[in-house]
Amino acid sequence: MIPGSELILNPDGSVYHLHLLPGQIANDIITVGDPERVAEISRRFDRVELRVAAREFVTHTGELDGRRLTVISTGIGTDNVDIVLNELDALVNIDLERREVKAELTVLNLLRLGTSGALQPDLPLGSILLSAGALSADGLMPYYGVDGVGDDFGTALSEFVTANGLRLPVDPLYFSPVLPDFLNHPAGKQLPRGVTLTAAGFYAPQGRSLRLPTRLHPELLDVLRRFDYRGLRITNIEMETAGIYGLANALGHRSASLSALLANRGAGTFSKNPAAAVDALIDLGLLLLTDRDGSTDAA
Ligand SMILES: O=P(O)(O)O[C@H]1O[C@H](CO)[C@@H](O)[C@H]1O
Ligand SMILES: O=c1cc[nH]c(=O)[nH]1
Repeated sequence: MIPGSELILNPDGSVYHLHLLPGQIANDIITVGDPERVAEISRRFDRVELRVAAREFVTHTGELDGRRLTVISTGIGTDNVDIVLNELDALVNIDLERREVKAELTVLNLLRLGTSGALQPDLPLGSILLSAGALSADGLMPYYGVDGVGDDFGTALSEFVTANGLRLPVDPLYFSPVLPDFLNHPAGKQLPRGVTLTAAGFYAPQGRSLRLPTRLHPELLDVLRRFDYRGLRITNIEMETAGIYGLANALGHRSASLSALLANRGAGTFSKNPAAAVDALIDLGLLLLTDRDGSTDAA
């Protein structure tokens, strides 16, 4: 039995932070950072059956083209992802009344639709990228005592950075997701793929400096840009994907992260029309989730 201090329920029986009850989420779940993006997505649903808002966690559940979907905001950062993934999992895989893990576990399909900064100059502003893997520079996953999948990538990166006379601020863990089947849709297969670096913050942790200097070496982003391990490059930086991939893997869920690239860190540019880029990202995400007949089996 999971004690009351670990599995915390509100007086109405809902999970502590998300304020959701079992049955209120679909098995296909879109996660976004920005709470306002939730309504931007659900207004495209044919109907919305549930709207719940608690802190940065806004959840809408509804239906599009006969498919039940949930969209939920994580807010910014993997500290919030920790809460969202654990409480979503509890909603389907823990009997909240008996406080026991269910004998039969449910696998969720998690699709992050986020924004990100490109590291590679050949990735145009406004384009969309699928994270084939995520490098954690944020600090969440070491608390879980689960290994990164394909840690070779992290080791090879550390060696490359050291060979270039620099150090990484944290030991990188690498997570490669089990992708939901709907990524086999032709629109998913043709997406550029790369490794996403998940940072602990937006400014210094991503090498940005306004009034305060960053302690990331000025050449580090360039070294990361040049790293290539078995054809995989580090393509972009954001703040949630490694937490989602790491926890989804550990909990047995499937996950994919799509990013609209709003900044180009090499060129020092930012999208002139971020709203259009996010719109295109939402269009693609909803196509993948609903046009399952367009998917094929070959991964
Ligand atoms: O667009 P979202 O999903 O919020 O994602 C990105 O944008 C935020 C920073 O502006 C971070 O959360 C980052 O990961
Ligand atoms: O550069 C960027 C752009 C969006 N989100 C980030 O975290 N970084």
